[in-house]
Amino acid sequence: MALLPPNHFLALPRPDVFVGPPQGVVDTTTLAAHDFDVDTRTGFMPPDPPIARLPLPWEPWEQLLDEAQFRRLQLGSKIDITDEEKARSESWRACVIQLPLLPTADLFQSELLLRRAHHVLACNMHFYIHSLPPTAEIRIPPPIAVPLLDVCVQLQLPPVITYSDVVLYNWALKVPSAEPTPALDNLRCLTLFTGMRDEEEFYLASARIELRGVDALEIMRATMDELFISDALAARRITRYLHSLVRVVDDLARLLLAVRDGCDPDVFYHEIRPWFNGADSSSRKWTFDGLDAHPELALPTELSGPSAAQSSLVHAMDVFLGVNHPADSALSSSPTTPQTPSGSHVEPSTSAPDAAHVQSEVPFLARMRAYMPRHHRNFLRHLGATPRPLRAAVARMGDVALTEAYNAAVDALRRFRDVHLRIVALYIISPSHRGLASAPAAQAEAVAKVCESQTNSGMGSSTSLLLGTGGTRLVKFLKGVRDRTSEAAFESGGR
Ligand code: HEM
Repeated sequence: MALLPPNHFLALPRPDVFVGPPQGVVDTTTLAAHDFDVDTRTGFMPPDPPIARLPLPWEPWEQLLDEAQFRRLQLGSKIDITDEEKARSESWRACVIQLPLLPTADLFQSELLLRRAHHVLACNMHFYIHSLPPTAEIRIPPPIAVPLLDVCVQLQLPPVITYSDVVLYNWALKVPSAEPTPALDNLRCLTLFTGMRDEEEFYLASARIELRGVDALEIMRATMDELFISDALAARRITRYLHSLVRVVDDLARLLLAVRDGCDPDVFYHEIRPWFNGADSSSRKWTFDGLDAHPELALPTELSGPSAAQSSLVHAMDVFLGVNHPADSALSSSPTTPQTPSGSHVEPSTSAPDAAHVQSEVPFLARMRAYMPRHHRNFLRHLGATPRPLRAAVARMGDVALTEAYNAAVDALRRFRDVHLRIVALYIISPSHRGLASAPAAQAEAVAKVCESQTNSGMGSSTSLLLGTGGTRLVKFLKGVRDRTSEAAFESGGR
């Protein structure tokens, strides 16, 4: 690759994440950072396939991840785990412990390397934790804990797998293509915990939604341009855009339902989902070892597993349409402390309270923003701060066709959430009931106890807490979000 001349704007040093770029200088942490890292062709997905391997100095991390996948590490909680499988994961974990502490400073120059480092370290950490015997203490060894926390400070992300790790930055093209936008059927994943097609299809369902959602982002941009003018012609154009949005959102719902074609609900629930679990899905505390020697690193408190609730696309549609989610804390779970922008937030010492056991005051959907790439988080903030919000403009203009188009768009988002509820019932509620029905009474009782004592979240993982109550709390939360979506619509005659 030809080197950029030193005065090229992309050759500028990566700005300090806490200070941002100097005044008058564009943020060049990524190609699209000046535009909140939202690409006109791929939306919240990066325009080019993410880096698939870190350079040589960090090869030991990559090798660990290769080995974990190659050895087919099994969940420590697997009921019929064999001695051979236990030995295999034990020897892999011994390799992790023996790994030298690799320096991270040279990663800081590149946002793309940092992203890959977060992906590799967080996946290794989840392999480590979830391959442990179910009663073992969870101590994350320094060779993973220290660099992961270092990288998280730079990225302002929590040290846990996020939606961006498994969806946004976990893809490659199946077949090389010169097309500017990856075709929805030309994607494969880089990292899988189980190596199963079901897992790959689960991530790709979200990736396809992100890519199809690009049209929704374009509609939002065009609408906001028209809102600036807000005359009769603008009202007609916005009406047309909102009808297009209905078609896009209905496509998103179809893509969501299509997850059933490649991902079996029972396989998902019992074999895939447990790998994602965050600290708040467990009664065992996660301890990050090696921090004593690194007082600059703070103990993390945001440790929920990945969730598509971290998809900026759905948040963006809510913000754009003016859907209000004021009291969605029904599902709010563990970690706790009010958010710093980094989300990777910290208590000063090891005597900090066990974060995973403190109830959060921060509403769930708001909390999920801390797990998004920070440029996307800023995009949502920017979108929400528009001086010309759509809903208020529709109310003010009093144009019947526009109001109907707005209501139709809100209704499409409500339908998307209805479909999502069906998917959650199929992939979480039903398998959890089937699992309980076949489990011995003692086991069922234990699960019910765990369920009562904690909440958690995750790409479908939020509900182990909810098993004991038949998923009512999860369903209540999701229905609440859906109902608040409907509430954005105007009653006939306007409101
Ligand atoms: C098999 C597929 C899926 C399952 C089992 C599932 C499960 C869940 C669960 C359990 C929650 C509750 C919060 C949490 O614990 O994370 C949730 C929330 C959410 N999920 Fe999914 N999900 C799936 C696919 C998707 C996809 C593909 C999207 C969109 C890209 C999506 C978007 C959301 C959103 C936006 C929320 C927050 C609630 C809302 O805004 O309606 N989910 N999901």
